[in-house]
Amino acid sequence: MQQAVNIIKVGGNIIDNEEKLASFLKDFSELKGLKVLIHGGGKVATEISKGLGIEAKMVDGRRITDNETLKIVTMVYAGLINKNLVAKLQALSCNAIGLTGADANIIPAHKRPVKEIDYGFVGDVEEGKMDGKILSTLLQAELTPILAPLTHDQQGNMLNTNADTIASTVAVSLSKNFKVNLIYCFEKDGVLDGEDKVIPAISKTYFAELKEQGIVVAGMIPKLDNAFAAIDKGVSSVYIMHADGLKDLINNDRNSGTKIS
Ligand SMILES: Nc1ncnc2c1ncn2[C@@H]1O[C@H](COP(=O)(O)OP(=O)(O)O)[C@@H](O)[C@H]1O
Ligand SMILES: CC(=O)N[C@@H](CCC(=O)OP(=O)(O)O)C(=O)O
Repeated sequence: MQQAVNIIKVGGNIIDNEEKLASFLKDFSELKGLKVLIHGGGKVATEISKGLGIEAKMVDGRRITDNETLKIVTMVYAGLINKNLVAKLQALSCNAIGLTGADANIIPAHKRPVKEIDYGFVGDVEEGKMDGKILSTLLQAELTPILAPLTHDQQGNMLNTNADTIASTVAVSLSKNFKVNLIYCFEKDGVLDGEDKVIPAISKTYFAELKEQGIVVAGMIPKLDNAFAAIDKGVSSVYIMHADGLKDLINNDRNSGTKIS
């Protein structure tokens, strides 16, 4: 039987809230078995940019990343957030190691080509090029990788890369050798319907309807695109749920969020 790995993504609204983050990290640290944490931090980057007099520009959920913004996101994601998560997890006896997608070339990527929009230093992952060997080695050494949403362009530049996409890419690459569960944790109870009720399971057809009706919007669209891509490419299960539901899902197989079907 294949060994299981839980790939958990945590979004910026949890990271930005001290109490919610502490509770999430406690639950994450207590999860048994192999695990990887991918973090976002878009909200923190936006606040810090604002403090420095740079207004964040988002198009289709992606940050336009000019020279100055690249410096900020590199400092915030690879430095401030990643290293604080590592320190907090170490305090909880979880042997965390913090990395970006550029370290050991874990996540091959390229700069997003300029079409109608120039996103600047934004990375798109190279489809099917991530082999997962480095992460497998770290996992076998009983380390817990903590990945920041950054990649590189093979020419000396860091690239800002959507954290949901990184989570899906990591999950797909590890699914060749492990049974992978991918769990997107955020501040809402799951994917919500028109009456703000959690949708327990969502299909591609239902997703298309909700998008058309304007019920699934903004950041939830790329999140669901990434979730369906993971299922299509061999990931065993994908959930989108409140960070508080993580422990119950993994320990008791109880889903309080949305399962991708
Ligand atoms: N139908 C929906 N159900 C739940 N959240 C939704 C829905 N449509 C849009 N959203 C928005 O999507 C956001 C989650 O996507 P994103 O901003 O990428 O979050 P994160 O990266 O923090 O997980 C939620 O904060 C919510 O505002
Ligand atoms: C290119 C791009 O948009 N990158 C994202 C990376 C952070 C992220 O994805 O954070 P959340 O998961 O908290 O949204 C950004 O800078 O906002």
